[in-house]
Amino acid sequence: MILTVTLNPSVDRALEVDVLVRGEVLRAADSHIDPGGKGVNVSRALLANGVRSTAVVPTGGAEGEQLVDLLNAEGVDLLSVPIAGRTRSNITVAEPDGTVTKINEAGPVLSDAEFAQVSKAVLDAAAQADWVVICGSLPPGPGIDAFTDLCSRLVGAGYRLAVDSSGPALLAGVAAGAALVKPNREELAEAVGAEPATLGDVIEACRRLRAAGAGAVLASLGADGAVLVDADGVLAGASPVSVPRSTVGAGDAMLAGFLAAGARGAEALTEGLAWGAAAVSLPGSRMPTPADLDRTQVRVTPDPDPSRPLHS
Ligand SMILES: Nc1ncnc2c1ncn2[C@@H]1O[C@H](COP(=O)(O)OP(=O)(O)O)[C@@H](O)[C@H]1O
Ligand SMILES: O=P(O)(O)OC[C@H]1O[C@](O)(COP(=O)(O)O)[C@@H](O)[C@@H]1O
Repeated sequence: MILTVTLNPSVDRALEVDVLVRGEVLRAADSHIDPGGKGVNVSRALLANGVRSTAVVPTGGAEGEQLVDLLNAEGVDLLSVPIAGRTRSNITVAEPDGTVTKINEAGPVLSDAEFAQVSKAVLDAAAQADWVVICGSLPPGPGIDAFTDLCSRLVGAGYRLAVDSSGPALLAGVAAGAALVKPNREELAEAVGAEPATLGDVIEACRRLRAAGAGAVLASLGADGAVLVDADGVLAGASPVSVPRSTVGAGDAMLAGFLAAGARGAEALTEGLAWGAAAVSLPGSRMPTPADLDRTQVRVTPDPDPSRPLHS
């Protein structure tokens, strides 16, 4: 079982428009409502592919009830911790050329007592989990010290921890010794203070995160694919998508595929890239099912050319 933790989940509303024009009344050609938040998406993707998972989510207010209803309707196994605040709604505007504009709310404040309840739910359930996967932004309220403490307790208890977050939360996961971190290109750049221009820059940045404590670094690079740096060495790969529809949740699907396939080596990276590419071809933050996956398009190579420039 893979335990996902989304400290700041959401109800995601995606609107498809021909062109996004500021200051105009736009008519949406299509719209979708999906349960949202990065760990929630990892659980949805795992479920859609027959991998057991439980999602821990703090929920509150009408949107919190809606989120629980949406997740129950999909059949996601939930550990919902009630909070006083209102679960956020995040908006995505998708254009036909694949351009995605997102507006994410800050989310409800999580009090110290509520964060302690979420932490307890995570630590209690972790004993049954192959991985504990903490994903997404931190809500207002718990400081970075509380988050660091949760990561350290999980690692200290011997659980395999994966962290997919940004800024201080990503660095906290690294410093706590997470077995895996999954930054995207921007998160990696922020973590090392340098914008990568080539595959070699990405590999170097991943090595720095490993030196700072992370066991493995899976850097997702949008259309440029992904790089895996772990104790076994370096792998890079990509999977072309002819008609990108929505990149929302692509990183979450990628991480889910990688974990589902054992989180190690070319096979896991191939699976992650296949799930990520499939998510990009689907509307909103819809997660791929086995029928959506095409592993034949994925190319993974060991020791890639470090001078290769990044495009996306
Ligand atoms: N335009 C694209 N074309 C092909 N694959 C993509 C594209 N955008 C994303 N992906 C796939 O989804 C994965 C995650 O995307 P990325 O944007 O890096 O992550 P995040 O969603 O976390 O920001 C990538 O590693 C890649 O496999
Ligand atoms: O916690 P954050 O960083 O605000 O992100 C939350 C958003 O991320 C998502 O999980 C999508 O993730 P990505 O598009 O970054 O892969 C949405 O479902 C959600 O609205």
